[in-house]
Amino acid sequence: MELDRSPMTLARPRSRLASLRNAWRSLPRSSHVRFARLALRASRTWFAATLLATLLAATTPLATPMVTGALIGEVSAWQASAATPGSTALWWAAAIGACLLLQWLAASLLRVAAAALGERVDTMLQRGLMKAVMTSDGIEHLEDPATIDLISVGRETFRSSWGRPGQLAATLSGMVAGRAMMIGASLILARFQMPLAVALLAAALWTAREEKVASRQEAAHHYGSTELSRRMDYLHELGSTPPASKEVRVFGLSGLLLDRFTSTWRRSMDGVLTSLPVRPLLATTALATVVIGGLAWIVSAAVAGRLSPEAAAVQAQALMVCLAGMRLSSWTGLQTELATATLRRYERAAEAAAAARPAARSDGRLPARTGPDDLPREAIRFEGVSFSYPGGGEALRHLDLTVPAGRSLAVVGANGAGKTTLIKLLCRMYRPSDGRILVDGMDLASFDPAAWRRRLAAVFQDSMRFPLTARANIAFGRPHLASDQAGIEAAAVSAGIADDVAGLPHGWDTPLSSEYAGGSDMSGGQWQKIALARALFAVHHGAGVLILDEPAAHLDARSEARLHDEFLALTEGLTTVIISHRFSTVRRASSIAVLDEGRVVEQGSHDELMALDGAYARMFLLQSARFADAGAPEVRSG
Ligand SMILES: Nc1ncnc2c1ncn2[C@@H]1O[C@H](COP(=O)(O)OP(=O)(O)OP(=O)(O)O)[C@@H](O)[C@H]1O
Repeated sequence: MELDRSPMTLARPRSRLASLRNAWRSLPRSSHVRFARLALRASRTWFAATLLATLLAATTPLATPMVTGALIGEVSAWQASAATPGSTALWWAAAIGACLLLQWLAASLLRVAAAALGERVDTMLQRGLMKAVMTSDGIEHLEDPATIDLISVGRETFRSSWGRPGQLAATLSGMVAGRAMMIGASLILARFQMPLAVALLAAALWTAREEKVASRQEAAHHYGSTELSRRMDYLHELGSTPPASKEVRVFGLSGLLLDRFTSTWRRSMDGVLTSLPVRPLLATTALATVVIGGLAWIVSAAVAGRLSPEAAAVQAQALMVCLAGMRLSSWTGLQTELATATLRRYERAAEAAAAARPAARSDGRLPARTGPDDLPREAIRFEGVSFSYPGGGEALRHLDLTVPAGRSLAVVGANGAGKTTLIKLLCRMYRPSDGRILVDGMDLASFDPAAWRRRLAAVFQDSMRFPLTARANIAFGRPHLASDQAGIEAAAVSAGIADDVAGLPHGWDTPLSSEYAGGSDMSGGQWQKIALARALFAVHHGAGVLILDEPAAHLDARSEARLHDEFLALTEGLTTVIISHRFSTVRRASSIAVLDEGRVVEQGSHDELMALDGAYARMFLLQSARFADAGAPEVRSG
């Protein structure tokens, strides 16, 4: 008979399987089940090893009462018959030894396997959080205090030695093994004494439950005070780190900081040990009563001859195993609750971090039509762009601005006029709340952010000071081309930092941080040149849009003059947006836009704006008068 191998018949069972799998996946999950799924994803091998070790840890202690009972039964039989003990006695004694050895092996295997599994889970989660934070579309949500809070809690989770989600591997397996021991021991007891077994199991489960409730409350207190402990950490850091300690000393803030630290500590301690744990105490008393009562009954029954020594030994040991199981599961209670709570917080943090990830990566227009490598070819246009920060007022208001391709545009304006905001929108860190930014007529919002950012090179006001080598700090402009030493050096020469790097103790390999062995920190101006070199390295490798936000803010007079002189050469052919309060640099740009309260109020070349005699001319003349007073001839109109 021909087998029907049509795709339909093969697909049907598969789709049924898939729908079953989907139904299973859509079931609501307790955090323990969610953890088990995470652990399975992190490492199948260690998950299986932990499962096996848990099974062994739960069952091996249950064998001991049975074997001990059998040995005592044998011994009693020899005593009764006055016979010489045979080899069976040795076998039972060896079996007891084997049980103990197995228990020890199971506990060791469980410890190793759970630790390895936990490490893998924590690594996977940390990577997940980092990825969610770094690959989200913009940074808007990262400036939202609630999200910042969640993410920092998510990150701190992995620093604490208590309550890391990965510790659930050890604590849950301990709990499962402990509960299984309690139930198994009660079942053994039930063979001899049903009422005692029921009372023991009920008291043990009640105690375990009360301990769980108490642990949960303790974990809740811990997290209730997390905000306070972070504040304490911050205050402690303020008092002990070099940047802050300068101002702390100069302004005499130490008393204030100490007072705040103490009052925060007191608040964090509120509620600790204020309530007596009555219910756990009652439950433990009930359990102790059952165990002591049970043992007393076993002993008296054995003495009265109503119970054989063998049965007495099995029952007494079963009671002990039940207690050991109880101790094992309650010992892990607080850690389990803490780790479960951190896992929940982690999940919320990861969700918040990923919140800005676009639903669809891109509509494909940027790569499909032109390739990201040559945009813009015409212009970047801000059309009626408005933007407000979360919880803030309008930073940009119906702003219209054109940045011609291959030319430079300087943006000037008073503090808070919206200059940096404009750049952040251009880098797609945020999306306009109204209006559009068009690149050669295409909406920037429709571009793949990563592809667009590959076109950009930027020096931000608060540029990053990576505590890595000088080479890495510049190569980060195009990290995948870090082996291009010639390009790195050319960028350093253009940015005027090459000589400083050559003078470092280990040249290009010197870590730019005095906190590392052989490292050396740099001055504010040197760091700014490093940031410029990083951007120029990106330009060297194809970035066509150069963004400079106050690139001369920390430069000395000579370095600033050099930047002015070389500005045209540096930006030649690039679409450049430069923000500066230094008009000597600004005037060299092809076009200048004056921003006031989030709008462009003037735009034109330096000469056009001077002729207009408006806001730009007033600012320029004010600054040149100051420089003229100081005898600096280069900043003069015309
Ligand atoms: N992250 C933020 N959250 C809330 N408001 C912000 C944020 N950043 C800037 N603002 C506000 O947006 C407005 C524009 O700020 P922006 O940094 O763009 O000004 P700027 O022109 O670059 O100023 P400066 O010359 O001082 O650098 C200001 O009123 C500022 O207070």
